[in-house]
Amino acid sequence: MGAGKTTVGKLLARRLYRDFVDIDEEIEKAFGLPIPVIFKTHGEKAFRQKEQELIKSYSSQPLLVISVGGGAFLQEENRNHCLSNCTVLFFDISWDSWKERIHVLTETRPLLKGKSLEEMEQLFRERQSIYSANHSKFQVDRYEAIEAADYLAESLKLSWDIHAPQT
Ligand SMILES: Nc1ncnc2c1ncn2[C@@H]1O[C@H](COP(=O)(O)OP(=O)(O)O)[C@@H](O)[C@H]1O
Ligand SMILES: O=C(O)C1=C[C@@H](OP(=O)(O)O)[C@@H](O)[C@H](O)C1
Ligand SMILES: [Mg+2]
Repeated sequence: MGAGKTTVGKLLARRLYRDFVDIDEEIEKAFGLPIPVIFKTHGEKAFRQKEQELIKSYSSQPLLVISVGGGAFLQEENRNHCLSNCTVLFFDISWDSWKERIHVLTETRPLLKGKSLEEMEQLFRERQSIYSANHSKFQVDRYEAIEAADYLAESLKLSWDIHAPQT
């Protein structure tokens, strides 16, 4: 949550000439409501159901860059869909860097609302093991968003060249 998936994902898609899909944005469109209101009026369960439905649908479509919310991988089914159909990049951010971003996240991330710093750190740390389900880890701390997109685009292109099927 707040590691930069939406911001960098959008820039990365442009560099790769692909369409970008933000699952949170699609959930908001489906409900016609912003995420904090969805959590409040429909509940997290309804949010997670829609999230799963949309991930299942988009992860099986080729040539997209998709950003999934930070809680999506808590559901095994989402992990499996993404890992078997997509290249999964984990945006790894340190607690120290993440702490600096909290003030821009609390209004729009209902799971942070009303939590103390200690509770946020606990949530941050207990989620780390879930994110080991990935194809590639990207340490975001050192990069501005534009640099991150440049770096990822180059890395992906390079790996495609290396792994390109022989014709
Ligand atoms: N590489 C970066 N360096 C500094 N700030 C960033 C970077 N990437 C994103 N941000 C900022 O961090 C906040 C969360 O970014 P966002 O893309 O919404 O993250 P996510 O989709 O992972 O929750 C936004 O305010 C965004 O402008
Ligand atoms: O981590 C989470 O449980 C969530 C992360 C958010 O997405 P970002 O990771 O894009 O902030 C959004 O899906 C929702 O607020 C729940
Ligand atoms: Mg996002």
